[in-house]
Amino acid sequence: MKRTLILFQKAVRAVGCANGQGGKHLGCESAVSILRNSPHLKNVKVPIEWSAVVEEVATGRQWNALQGVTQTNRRLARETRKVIESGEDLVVFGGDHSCAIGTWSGIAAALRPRGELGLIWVDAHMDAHTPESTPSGNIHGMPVSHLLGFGEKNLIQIEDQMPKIFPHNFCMVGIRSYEEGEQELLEKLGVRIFYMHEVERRGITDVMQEAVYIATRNSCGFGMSIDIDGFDVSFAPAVGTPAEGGINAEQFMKALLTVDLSKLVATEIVEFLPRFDDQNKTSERLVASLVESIYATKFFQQNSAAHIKQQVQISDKAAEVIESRQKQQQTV
Ligand SMILES: NC(=[NH2+])NCCC[C@H](N)C(=O)O
Repeated sequence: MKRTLILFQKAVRAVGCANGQGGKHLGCESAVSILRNSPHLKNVKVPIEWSAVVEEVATGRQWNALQGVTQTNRRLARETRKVIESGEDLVVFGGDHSCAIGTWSGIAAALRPRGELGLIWVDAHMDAHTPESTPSGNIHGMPVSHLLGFGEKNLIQIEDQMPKIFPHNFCMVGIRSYEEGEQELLEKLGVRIFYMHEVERRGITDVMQEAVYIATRNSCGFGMSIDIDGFDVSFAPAVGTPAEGGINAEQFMKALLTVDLSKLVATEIVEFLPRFDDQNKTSERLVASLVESIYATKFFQQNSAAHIKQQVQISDKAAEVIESRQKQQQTV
């Protein structure tokens, strides 16, 4: 009972980004308002406090979206930076995946004085095209390259001039749909990619444990950018670019129970396209379950660690008493 009460004391800050111009289909821009009113999200066992919603600046589609995407991401970065600088837990709800540029630029800038940022990218796609290699011109297929420092100048210099992510702190999980140009860039940089066939072979638990190791071994904190199309379409039908044979979402959430989330600074959940959801609201429910399982796990781990510490302190005191008694006996 006590434990559950403690779980409820801590809130996660939510920042929304109502963007959709970077996507293949319009519609992700309405995810934030759906989620803000979602009974499923309201019912999660970890309190969520919305701190800001960034509205998108729309200047056109495909490459014409660039100016708007840049402004939207600048605004978003300011918001995510503030939350991380105040030391709070952050969840960002997109939007199409181009919002990752703003989310992680703000977070990387906030952490910079303490160290590097690690990132686990859960997705069906690599999203690592540059303006030169993109087949579609859709900016949601380009955030990774920009976070690594390659691409459009204005998109790689948000908040500061540094690359936001270094390849040694970065890995991708669930990948099964990509084009040559992006794969070439990532492989040249030595990014660890857990393709879907590796997830199937080893199991998601094993893979997530290695992923967290990569994202934490040289960083002061890590994040997860979760594109819900990384999961199998049976768990997330409401996406604009589905790819068959994805991660089992239930197994993913179970896997989280076995990894150390103490260095998790933020989670981003993107590409939810509400008008494609089914009658059961399967995708909306998934978003809520993800937030709940990630932060219930993190807070539970934190509380257990604090509890163990307390017990150790108590037994330290007990040890002192024993020691002083022994001394008394020696002097007698
Ligand atoms: N965030 C996403 N859903 N990205 C899908 C990208 C699909 C394709 N690789 C493209 O660049 O157009």
